[in-house]
Amino acid sequence: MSSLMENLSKKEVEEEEEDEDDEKTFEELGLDSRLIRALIKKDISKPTPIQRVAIPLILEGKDVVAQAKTGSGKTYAYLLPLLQKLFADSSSTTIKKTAPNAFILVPTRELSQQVYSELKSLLELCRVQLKVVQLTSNTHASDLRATLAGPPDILVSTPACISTCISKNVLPTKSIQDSLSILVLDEADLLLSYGYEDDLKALTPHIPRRCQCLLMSATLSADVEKLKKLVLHNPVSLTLTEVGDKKDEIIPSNVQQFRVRKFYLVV
Ligand SMILES: Nc1ncnc2c1ncn2[C@@H]1O[C@H](COP(=O)(O)OP(=O)(O)OP(=O)(O)O)[C@@H](O)[C@H]1O
Repeated sequence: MSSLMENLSKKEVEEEEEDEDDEKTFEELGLDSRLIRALIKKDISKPTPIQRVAIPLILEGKDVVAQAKTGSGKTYAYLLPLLQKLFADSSSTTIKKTAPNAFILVPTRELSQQVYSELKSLLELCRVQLKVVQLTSNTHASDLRATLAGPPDILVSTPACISTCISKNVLPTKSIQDSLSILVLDEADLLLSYGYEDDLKALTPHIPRRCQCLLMSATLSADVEKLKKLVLHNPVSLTLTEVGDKKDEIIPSNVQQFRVRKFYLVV
């Protein structure tokens, strides 16, 4: 055995270790068995590279910035651990909450609908009752109070709808401070260019310090950096870049790189 190891160069050993990491299953990432069964029903059996890295970090409670191209599976990378945390909270907490525990902020009504449908479908497959509400610019101002009564566990919304709720005191800031435990900014690269900066600034002073913040983006831009500074606390930043991409050349020399199959992961 030792001679075999001696014959392998350090690089080969590292690649073998990395290949083992590539084979990690959802179970090995620490995912709840109800979520794993739900994924199987959706024909999903193996995590994508961004999911392999982001899910354990989010379950650990870290603030995470994840940048990976469109279609790489970023939605499940945050939805699965978010649901797992809320499953645990809903079975352990006895304190009556006064506002949603999680906000998922997205730039468009279409994305809001997609995320909402995905959440409803996962919850149905898991047979867990968490209340999910979607707010869009179509939600009439007079309906906001009724929609948020309860209150829901998860709110999917554009930043504009949240800031309207704050200004109309439908979402009292004290309630946000008491209840909010996870905040997600999805498609973060579009949030500022779609004109939501003031809406986000209306929310950020009320995000409690203990709230875990996750930022998902297809690209890294000056806007994403700005949002990162505005909302996150000392986050872990993950960047998935395909080997051979020109982007490899701009990876700063002071960041650690891990090869994940045909991707570089920069932490
Ligand atoms: N582990 C997986 N195995 C197979 N398919 C997956 C897996 N995770 C997600 N998918 C599917 O891959 C597709 C793209 O995923 P998703 O929409 O999350 O990508 P994304 O990175 O969020 O893209 P965007 O930047 O557009 O938001 C979806 O249809 C999703 O159901």
